[in-house]
Amino acid sequence: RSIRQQNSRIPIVPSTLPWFGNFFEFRRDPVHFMQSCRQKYGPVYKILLAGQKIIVLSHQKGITLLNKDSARCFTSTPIHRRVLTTIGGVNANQEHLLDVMDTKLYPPLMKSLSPASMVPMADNIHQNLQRELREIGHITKAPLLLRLDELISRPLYRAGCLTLFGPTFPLDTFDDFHLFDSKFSQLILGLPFVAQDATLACQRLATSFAAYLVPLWSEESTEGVSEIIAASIQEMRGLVTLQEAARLLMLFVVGFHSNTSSMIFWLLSHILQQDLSGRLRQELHAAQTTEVNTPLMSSAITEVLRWATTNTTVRVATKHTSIMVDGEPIPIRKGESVIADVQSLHYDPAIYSNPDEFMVDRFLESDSGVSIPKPLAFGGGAHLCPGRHLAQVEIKHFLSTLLQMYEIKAVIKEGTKPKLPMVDKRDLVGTLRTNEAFYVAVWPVDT
Ligand code: HEM
Repeated sequence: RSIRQQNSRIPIVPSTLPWFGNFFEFRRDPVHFMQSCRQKYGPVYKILLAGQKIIVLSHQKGITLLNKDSARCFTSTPIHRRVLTTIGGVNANQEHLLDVMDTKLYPPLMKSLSPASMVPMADNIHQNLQRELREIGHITKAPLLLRLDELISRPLYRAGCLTLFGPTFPLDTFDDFHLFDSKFSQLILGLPFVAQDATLACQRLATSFAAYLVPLWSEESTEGVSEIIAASIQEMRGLVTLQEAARLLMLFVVGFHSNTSSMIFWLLSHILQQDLSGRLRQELHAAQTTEVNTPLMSSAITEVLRWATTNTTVRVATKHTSIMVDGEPIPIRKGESVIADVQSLHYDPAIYSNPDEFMVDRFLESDSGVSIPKPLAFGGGAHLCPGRHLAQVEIKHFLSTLLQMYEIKAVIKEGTKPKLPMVDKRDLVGTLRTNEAFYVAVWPVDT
């Protein structure tokens, strides 16, 4: 039978609206929508989103095969092109820039962000985090009231950028970065009027990043700049203009900071809501180092990677192909898009009991030796996140440094229990987000 006939057997989620299709249900609450579709139609089905039929793949092995793509039948270029335009603000020379990213920047990044290179970097991050976190309260005895996102995002940005880009990096770019970062979903959906302030912030960021690059571009000095960034700049010189390099750098900072800070936000929210800081602090105290002997903290980090990951992997078939799902080839036609629905897997009760709950012990090694599948938070195959080790080092060091320096409690009305901030269900990008302010009281541990 022809691929067209076979392909037509994939169930299509019904919709009453021509062209828009399932767009509004999807946009209202993508997680719930995809979970209920998975229950009704199985691990592979099609949805119609604003004129485009998309295959949703919600099957662990199927997603691994899509990521692996051993026959090279899929591309993420159209998605990256969209990111370059809508988030990076790059409209010209896109094919060349994408080629530079794929062939010159990502492969060395993969190598240089290896677990071995994390040891010196972790030390550096730790010191920079300690300094930045010391700044937040000037260590007064009275508890300081802060929004949790403010407690995390600025110190993390400054410490991370200092570690990677060195002391000449314009740290005062944080506010623009934060604005730009908070409007990702609107930018990626191409809603420029809603996100005009973010577009302007993005332009200012590009100007600041270009100014930072000027001396490095002419090789005046790379002192204090991490090897990874110095090597990336060397790769780009001669291949792209300084302005283009500044835009690519900006996108790299998005990849580097955005998901990591949101993951820390949710991790701390759960810790505060469930009053877990005492247990984690005890473990840290006994271990005396963050790197080893902190299984509870590692389990908590893996659990937040399960709980807060949203779907980011989208591929387009470059030729007719198929993916095996439960022993059956699922035919995919050239030009069709496939979304890897890892989020529904992360919330599948058959894989993770009580999936809505954040269970800090979930990934602790059990006596029975039965291991639970690790979350698929970092993608896989050729596009496996090169920053996955660094992200986990940053999360661990942020949490341990904060807990060692400060007591922290959720600010709540007397007689009530801390509530988890409400997830903004419409936010699609990378990690769950919220619009709710979550206030915390922070004071130094010794007082
Ligand atoms: C918890 C934090 C993070 C999460 C959840 C995350 C998740 C992901 C995922 C799922 C992908 C694959 C997207 C796809 O399949 O198309 C990816 C790609 C990428 N990530 Fe991360 N990431 C994180 C942190 C980082 C950090 C710290 C860096 C930089 C040091 C980074 C840099 C990148 C880059 C450059 C890519 C593109 C790779 C490619 O397309 O070949 N990420 N990330």
